[in-house]
Order: sequence, then C-alpha cells, then structure tokens
Amino acid sequence: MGSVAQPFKKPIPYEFKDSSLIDTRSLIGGQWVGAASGKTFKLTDPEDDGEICDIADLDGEDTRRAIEAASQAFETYKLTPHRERRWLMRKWGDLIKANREDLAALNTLELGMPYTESLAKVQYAVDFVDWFEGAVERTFGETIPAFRGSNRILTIRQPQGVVACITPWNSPLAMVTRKVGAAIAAGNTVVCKPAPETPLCAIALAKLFERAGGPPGVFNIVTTSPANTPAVGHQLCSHNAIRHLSFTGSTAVGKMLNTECAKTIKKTSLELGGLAPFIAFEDADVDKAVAGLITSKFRSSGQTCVCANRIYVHSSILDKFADALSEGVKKTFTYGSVWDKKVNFGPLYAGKGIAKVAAHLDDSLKNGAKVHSGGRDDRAGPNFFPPTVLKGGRVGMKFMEEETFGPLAFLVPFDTEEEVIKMANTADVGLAAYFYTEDISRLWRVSEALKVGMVGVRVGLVSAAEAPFGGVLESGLGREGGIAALEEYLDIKSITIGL
Ligand SMILES: NC(=O)c1ccc[n+]([C@@H]2O[C@H](COP(=O)([O-])OP(=O)(O)OC[C@H]3O[C@@H](n4cnc5c(N)ncnc54)[C@H](O)[C@@H]3O)[C@@H](O)[C@H]2O)c1
Ligand SMILES: N[C@@H](CC=O)C(=O)O
Repeated sequence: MGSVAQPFKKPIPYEFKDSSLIDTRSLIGGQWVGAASGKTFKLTDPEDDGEICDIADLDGEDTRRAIEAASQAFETYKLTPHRERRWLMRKWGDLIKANREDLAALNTLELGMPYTESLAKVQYAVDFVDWFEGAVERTFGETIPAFRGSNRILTIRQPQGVVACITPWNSPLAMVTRKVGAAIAAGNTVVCKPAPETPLCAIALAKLFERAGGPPGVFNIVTTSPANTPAVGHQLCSHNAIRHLSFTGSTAVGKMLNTECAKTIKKTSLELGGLAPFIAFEDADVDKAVAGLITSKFRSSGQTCVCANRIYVHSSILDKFADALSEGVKKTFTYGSVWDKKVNFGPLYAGKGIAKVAAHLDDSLKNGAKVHSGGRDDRAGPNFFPPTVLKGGRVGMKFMEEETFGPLAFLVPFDTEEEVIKMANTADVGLAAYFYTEDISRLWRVSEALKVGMVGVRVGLVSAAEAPFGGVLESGLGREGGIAALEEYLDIKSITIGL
C-alpha cells in the first residue's frame, strides 16, 4: 500500500478506491446531517492515538428526529413486497463485497485491527446480509387446527416498527449488518447508534445501503460522543415509536437499557458479555486443542465477547499444553503496522483495554500465577499487548470473574469432568464455551451440561451467520443469525376466522 492523498487529519498508508464512502455526519430520513447544535467529537486511531477526524455529535433531540423519520418511513416500507426486500439485501450485499477493501481499511483505521483480519471481518459482515436475503421470503405463517370446529386459525408474521440498534466498538461492521440487516429484511425501519469509537464503518454501510436503493428513513444513523450517549440512549429507550431495542455491549449497560425499555414494554435483544470457559480434557488432541484456543483466545487480540477467558486444562497434559500453546503463538502471530498485510495481531482498543489487561495480569501474578510466555511489551505501539500465556490460574483471580477482553491466556488445572463442569458453570453469564475431547459420550454429556448459549466442540470459532448467536443468564436475551434470524424482528399475529 503506497502513500496517499488523505481524506483524514492523519496520514494513513492506504488509498481509498471510493472516498465518497467516508463521511463524518449522521443519516436522518435520507439526509446526511450534522448535529443541530453543530457539535462534533474527535475520533482517534487506536494504533497511535492520532486524531482521525471530527464526527457529528448528535444529542437526544436529534435522535428524536431520527426516530420520527424512521417511524414515518415504516408506514410505507412495511408494505414493501418480500421479494423487493430480498433484492435490496442482495444489492446491498453485492455492494459490500465490491467495496470490501475500503470497508476493511475503515475497520483497520478506527479499530486498529490488522488489515488482513479486517478483510475477513468484511466477509463475516456480508455473510449476514446474504443469509437474511435468503430468509426474507421464508417468513411463513401457520394454519392451526381449532378446538371450535367452525373456526379456522392462522398466523402471519409482521414487522414490529422502528428498531433501535446499538452496536459496540469491537465489531463495527458485522454487528451493524447482523442487527440492521435482520431488522430491515423483516420489514422494520432502523435507528442505529454505532459506538463513538467506530462510527465510520456504520456510516459507510449506510452509504452502500442508500446506493442499493434503500428508501430514505429506513436506515438512519445517529453518531454521538460518549458524553451525549446517555441522552441518545434515553431517547431510544423511552420513545414510543421504538418497539424493539437490539443491543450488543457490556452486561452493565444492557441491564440499564433493558430496565428503561421495560417502561414502554419494548422488546429487547441483548447480546452481552461472556466469560467463556475453554476445556482441554485429558483425551484431547493437544495440537488441535491448542490451534482452537489460539483462534478463540487471540482473535481480535482477545477483544470479543466469545473469546476464551477461563482456560481449564487437565493436570496430566498441562505442561505439554502450555509449551505447545507458547510455541503455537510464536509461530502464528506477526506484529507490526496494522496496515502491513503480513501482520495478523494488532493493538488493543486504546487505554481502557490496556488498563484492564494490566489489572488482570498484576492481580494474577500477585496471587501466584507465572508468565509462561509473552508479557507486557509496548514496542509495537502504546496500545499493544502481546499474546501472553500464564500458568497457575485459579479461582479467586479477577479473570475468573470478569472478561479480560485482551490477549491473556490463563491456564487453570483440573482433575475430573465433574469438577471442571462445576467451575465452568459458576459464572453469572453464559455466552460461549469450548471443549476438546475425543470421546463421543463426553461430547454429548458436556455439551448438554454447560450453561451457555453456544458450544464449540473441537472448534475455536462458533460465530457464523447461519448459527444462532446469543447467550443465557446475564449474557442476554434473544438470538441473532441462524434459521430464526428474522423471527426476532417479527411479531406473530393470529387470525381466527369463523366459518
Ligand atoms: N454478546 C455479544 O455479542 C457482544 C459483542 C460485542 C461486545 N460485547 C460486550 O461488550 C463489551 C465491550 O464493549 P463496550 O465496552 O463498548 O460496551 P458498552 O456497553 O460500554 O458499549 C456498547 C454500546 O453501548 C453504548 N452505550 C453505552 N452506554 C450507553 C447508554 N447509557 N445508552 C445508550 N447506549 C450506551 C456504547 O456507546 C456502545 O455503542 C464487552 O463486555 C463485550 O463482551 C458483547
Ligand atoms: N463480534 C463477535 C461477537 C462479540 O464480540 C462475534 O460475532 O463473534
């Protein structure tokens, strides 16, 4: 990638093929607008903390306008034939694919993710659009035998109205397509509030949606700073026209928004935090288990809600496992500029990520854990933390109770299946879990026993557009993707007909 003419305040080593995808404004009712107050906030690059650009800082009042535009658009959009919505999804998906490099560059710029990994994220994002395209025409109703012989009962599925989509910084493309795509495919209109850290990807996706022929007001974007976020959130949770809030983010914020939405009885889909257990049983194929753990633990530098957090390794294979993991990490990852195509491990998202990782590391070391490989090293940038393997993890340490959201692999020994299931199931959250065994009976037993929404058996990646994604307990409510992808965004209406 050569040096370039710059659309941003800081130079980046990438030349956009279509710089009209870049915008710093919000989208309300088909108009690209700034905040009515004229305010903006600064967007910074997590790789070096450099300033990228100023983004429109919308407030509660601007958000109300976006909700009203979406509400008005719903009145006509809800009548769009299913096949037309299918074509819209197809066109949007095709445009995302055609602009994959620019979208990957935006993902790299605002998230600090290596460019090669960002390309894979564009694919993951468009997988949802493709999946919803296939689902649009299959939102069937049923006919139901009635107790009263003279009646006939049938059901239809109808869009709900305006859906608020609040997305996190750690997945700026796929979390938008997973929520907005499903809601719109089902016939709803949307107000999307991307994370203040990563608005450019959401904006570019909305531009492509417009180009695909998406009608004005169907997909609205409200960009906002952390300071204005509570006011925007309040408007999204309290306005009567919003009938569904779809949120991905932390459990603490999810609980708060859910409480606020209860006052106007909104449906909520909540994809919240995890604390994923990863179990390597004594009969595991160690090489495969290590490869799976590297994927699960270190994907996005450890910053996903489904990353392994509590890694239980049978005592009989612990030393071999730790050595193989350290060796695997060394062979797998290359560090350097996130724009270098050979680099596949990037920085953490800024200061708050580093602080949490450092706190978990210090707490474990103070309580007897030992670094097996890696450890603090900021030579590749102020927000860089290398993949680190630790032995001696145990109950009571911070990482056993809260997500590290970073690349620390704490290995915790165990001796029996019963003991490890009990430890895995002690958390208040239950999103994903992974385990490795070669025993078919154990495969079923353990899959059924784990209190989570998603289990990976002999795989380190469970995220896919075709698989239902979501958690149990305090990891959230509802499922995204999968066969019932659009169900989440449709209401069932029964119609009883007397003959
Ligand atoms: N289950 C999932 O699918 C999933 C996916 C990604 C991230 N996460 C979780 O998200 C967390 C990391 O993201 P984060 O720190 O940005 O989470 P966060 O909850 O602080 O932020 C998520 C989103 O909520 C918004 N937000 C925050 N306060 C709000 C308020 N008062 N009103 C309205 N919106 C508000 C943020 O601006 C952002 O858009 C981790 O705990 C991770 O596990 C979960
Ligand atoms: N983006 C992640 C989820 C949360 O971080 C995924 O879909 O796997």
